[in-house]
Amino acid sequence: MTISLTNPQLLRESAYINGEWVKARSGDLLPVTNPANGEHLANVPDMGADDTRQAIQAAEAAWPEWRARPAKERAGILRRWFDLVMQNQEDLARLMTAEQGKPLAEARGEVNYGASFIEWFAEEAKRAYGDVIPGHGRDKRIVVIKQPIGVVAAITPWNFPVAMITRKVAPALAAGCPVVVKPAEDTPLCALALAVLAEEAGVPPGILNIVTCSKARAPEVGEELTTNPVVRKVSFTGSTPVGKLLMRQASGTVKKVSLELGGNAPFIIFDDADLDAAVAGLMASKYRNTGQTCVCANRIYVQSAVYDEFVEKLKAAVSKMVVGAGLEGDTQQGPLINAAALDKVQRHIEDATTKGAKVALGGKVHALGGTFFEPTILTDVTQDMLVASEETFGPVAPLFRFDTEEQAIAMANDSEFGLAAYFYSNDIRRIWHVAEALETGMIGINEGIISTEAAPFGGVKESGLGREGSRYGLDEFMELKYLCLGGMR
Ligand SMILES: NC(=O)C1=CN([C@@H]2O[C@H](COP(=O)(O)OP(=O)(O)OC[C@H]3O[C@@H](n4cnc5c(N)ncnc54)[C@H](OP(=O)(O)O)[C@@H]3O)[C@@H](O)[C@H]2O)C=CC1
Ligand SMILES: O=C(O)CCCC(=O)O
Repeated sequence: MTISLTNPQLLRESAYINGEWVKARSGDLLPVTNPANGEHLANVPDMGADDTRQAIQAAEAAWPEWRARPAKERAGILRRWFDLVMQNQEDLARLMTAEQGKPLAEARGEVNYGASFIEWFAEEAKRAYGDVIPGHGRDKRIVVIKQPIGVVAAITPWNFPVAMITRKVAPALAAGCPVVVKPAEDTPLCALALAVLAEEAGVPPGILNIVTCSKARAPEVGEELTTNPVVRKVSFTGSTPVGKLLMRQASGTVKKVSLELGGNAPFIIFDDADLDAAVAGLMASKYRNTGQTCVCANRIYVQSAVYDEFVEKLKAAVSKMVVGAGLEGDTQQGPLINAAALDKVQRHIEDATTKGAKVALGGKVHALGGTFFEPTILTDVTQDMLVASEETFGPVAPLFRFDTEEQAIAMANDSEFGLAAYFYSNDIRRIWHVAEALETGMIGINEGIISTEAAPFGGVKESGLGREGSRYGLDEFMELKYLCLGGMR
């Protein structure tokens, strides 16, 4: 591998099961490449259902000892893991940029963001409080305790190779659960590096397992994770079709399921908004990670009176963006993850322009070639175009026009998705009305970046189930148990 790390121990070409660095039983390997230049970075095991079963068994065997530990002890281990992640921030960021493509500054930011979940849940581990409820009879007492749910399966995407793992694993470990992680085919190296640091922090064998596999084997690994009766909880971030499939599979053994799925976020600019602030917020929301986040603005609704002025301001800002390989100093936008992602972006632009949209900026593969794409602005976009109904997951800002507040709300809610929404306004009546009317789990109001470990992240409608981060995130990995005490007189 040509990427240099201060701590070369972080680069692993083995999976991690029961505290051991192992190959796939089949011996098969999965090559990992750099999306910026196609360079081969490493080979990791291409595991299957039998390897996954072994990881689940290891987790089950390790569970009783882990759950019996006082929360403070688990918290101490998580805190050490957090410290180690931050000490290795630069190496983890370099590894992430190499396998995922995002600019190094964004990768550093993600390591920091990912680590914040470990720190947060190290603190929350000690606060899994129960309840005492007034009894329903003179001699009755009601007590509610929280207990770890059991073995957790975490299936994570490539767009946030560190944060999507820590956002699931940290609360699971804090709650007292063991985890089997299946990272995305494109980004297994960050997952393995996190396991190196977890091991060093004192996470016992079997409590964190990483099963790497190719896209071809993901269905069999996923099936084992969602049908094995030992697994009690499935936590998934990724596309809506795969989320639905996993939910169906998990229903056979009635597992608890958390899903963070597709977004298609509306971003509304009202005529009373501060347009410069709205441009800055949109730039952050739209072009972060080359437009490849589930909370990226996907449909931009601009009130007619300010439409033309907003287009000009946005063009001025977007035309200054620097596209390039993530490891190069001033890069603000890296490549798309793979050829399928590029194809989707091109398909959306072609569909929109065929139906009457205009390309105000960009619109083509970047001069660097490969999966580099020009930051793009489309104008005169309408609700019948694909960009209105599907998540583009790329650097394309489609600008729709609206006249009234009610029209904006109706257009924004005209989607089966409901993850994030954003709007810019300086009218307090409008702020409350629109915030309450939008059908999403999260709303940025005069703000383009909403992600933080302190807030509950999650969606409504087909964007998913459950919440990650915040104090609510711990409950996803716990069961409530009601104790009814009789004869208490
Ligand atoms: N909500 C979000 O955060 C995300 C949304 N997406 C959306 O999904 C689109 C496609 O992206 P993609 O990466 O293909 O998303 P997927 O949903 O296919 O991938 C997410 C994770 O699920 C795994 N997976 C895929 N199929 C199965 C299966 N049958 N059983 C178990 N696990 C499975 C993937 O493994 P593998 O990588 O090996 O295929 C990966 O680890 C994007 O364009 C975007 O619109 C994508 C990523 C994140
Ligand atoms: O895109 C995703 O998969 C969600 C992560 C984005 C974030 O936490 O901001």
